[in-house]
Amino acid sequence: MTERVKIGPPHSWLALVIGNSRLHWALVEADRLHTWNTPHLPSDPVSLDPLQIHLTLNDLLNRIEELPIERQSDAGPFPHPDLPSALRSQLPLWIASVVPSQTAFWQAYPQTRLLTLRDIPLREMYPTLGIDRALAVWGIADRFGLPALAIDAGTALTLTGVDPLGNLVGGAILPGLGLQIRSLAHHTAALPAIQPQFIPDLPYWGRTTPDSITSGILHTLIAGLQTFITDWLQTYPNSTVVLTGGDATLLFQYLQHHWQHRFPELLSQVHADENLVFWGMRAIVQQANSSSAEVKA
Ligand SMILES: Nc1ncnc2c1ncn2[C@@H]1O[C@H](COP(=O)(O)OP(=O)(O)OP(=O)(O)O)[C@@H](O)[C@H]1O
Ligand SMILES: CC(C)(CO)[C@@H](O)C(=O)NCCC(=O)O
Ligand SMILES: [K+]
Repeated sequence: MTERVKIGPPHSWLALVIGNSRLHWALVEADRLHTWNTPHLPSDPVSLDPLQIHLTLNDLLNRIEELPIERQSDAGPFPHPDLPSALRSQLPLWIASVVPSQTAFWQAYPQTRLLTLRDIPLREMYPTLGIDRALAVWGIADRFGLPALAIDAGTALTLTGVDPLGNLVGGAILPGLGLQIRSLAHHTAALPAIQPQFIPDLPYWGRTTPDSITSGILHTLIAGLQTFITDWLQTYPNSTVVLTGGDATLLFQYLQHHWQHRFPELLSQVHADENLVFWGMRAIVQQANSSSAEVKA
């Protein structure tokens, strides 16, 4: 077997965000991110106690090579074939997980570090706050400063707000776009699981079943986001607001279309960035690396 070329300068590392639908990966090299997604690991082997099954690094790598990889459109020429070589080159793997059953497996890799709420320098967090929410809002803090409102349109749609002093103000959790669609399809006889798509001037009053579902879910989401963002900006007028997560691009398209004439000022304060959680992780990992370098010096 030929040895693959090692990738990345010495300060590269891997980020793994374990969400409720899938795994989000990034190879972090200074200011560059290469991102991709993979499905969750199958549940049975993962639920075994890793101490009992003593997973070696090679087992881990073989498993990764078997996983189907779904590339993000902007992922560049990498990184699917390079993930195993990245791990073989002993890159640190930093994990943030909101799915405990998917976490243990990766901790068998000796270079794994698991981020917890204690690593996030926000104040007034409550103990069950999702680490993905804390990291997303910290990603805004790092890139744009505070105050900040993160809107993560993933499996769940979350809003998470932090004040100018770094105190968590609070937020909201609701079923995400895909979950809303699937719950209608699963719990009714007649409703199909629609593919959400951008429909310019989406009518309120649908005249087909798919149009009615699209209207109901999207118009309600858009109106809800307007209410939440407006309320946030009344208290924190200078806040940056950033949409992230699997449905961020589609939702942002709808917000732009619906708000560009009606609420241009509101719209001007809202951004979209698929990598918010990774930016938050990068800020924390850089901080951790520089303080461990200080300790060594
Ligand atoms: N290729 C894809 N596979 C799965 N979901 C996708 C895909 N492309 C877009 N989505 C959308 O992304 C949403 C899931 O978002 P994301 O992938 O951020 O979830 P997650 O990682 O499980 O998030 P969470 O942090 O909420 O657990 C779904 O509602 C779906 O509509
Ligand atoms: C809300 C989700 C599922 C979003 O991924 C995650 O952040 C989570 O499990 N949060 C825990 C509950 C909370 O944040 O209050
Ligand atoms: K649950």
